[in-house]
Amino acid sequence: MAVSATEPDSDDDELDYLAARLVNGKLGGGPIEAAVDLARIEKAVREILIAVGEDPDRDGLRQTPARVARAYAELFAGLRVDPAQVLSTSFEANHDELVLVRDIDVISLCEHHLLPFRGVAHVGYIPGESGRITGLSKLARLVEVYARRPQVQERLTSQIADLLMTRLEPRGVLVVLECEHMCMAMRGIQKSGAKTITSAVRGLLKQDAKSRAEAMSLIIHG
Ligand SMILES: Nc1nc2c(ncn2[C@@H]2O[C@H](COP(=O)(O)OP(=O)(O)OP(=O)(O)O)[C@@H](O)[C@H]2O)c(=O)[nH]1
Ligand SMILES: [Zn+2]
Repeated sequence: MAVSATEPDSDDDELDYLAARLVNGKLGGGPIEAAVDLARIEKAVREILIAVGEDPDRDGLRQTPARVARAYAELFAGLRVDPAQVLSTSFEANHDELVLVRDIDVISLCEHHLLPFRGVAHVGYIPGESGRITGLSKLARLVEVYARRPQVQERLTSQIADLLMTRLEPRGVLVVLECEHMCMAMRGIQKSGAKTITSAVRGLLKQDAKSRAEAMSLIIHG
């Protein structure tokens, strides 16, 4: 199955379209890591509804298994995308100081409960010797591809940092995520408002405390 960005006219086309849109609006080609079996999700959701004591055939629920299947396909569309594709374009700019995109909206699903965690990502890097940079939107797209997978916040944070290191070969990378986890708010301990902060620091920004402190202060104070 090829990733295509033409308008969808079947479920399969729609999934490919979503995957392509994650990378960029006009991409074609690229590896698919996992296909989504909509019928199987539908069956499972129907079973869940029965298991919790609901009637899956009542009016309001009849379409729910199919809706949930489509929603999951969208929420996990990142599994169908090779994140490296996001960084396939880069350009020369002879800029050798920090580039930081702050407050990138991030919503993912925790892999333990499949409940959302939501917050912001701050992604910064210091370009490498070649001075190559990438488009600012690509940093947000990278967050999006990794977020649309079953995740833990720590892995989401380090995956973004590691891919930037390998693809852009920058001097250093700093990724900070601040998120609230619905599995801590809606159930279990039921503490809403608690924020989890994770960071992944690589290269110069890890070795040099002064550079790291400068980047952190830009994240904290703007
Ligand atoms: N480190 C980390 N933990 C997470 C993340 N998302 C959810 N969790 C935690 O995963 C843990 C799973 O713990 P378990 O004891 O296996 O599951 P549980 O009985 O549902 O846990 P409680 O939430 O404490 O009721 C919980 O402590 C969650 O808060 C995440 O992104 N990172
Ligand atoms: Zn959870």
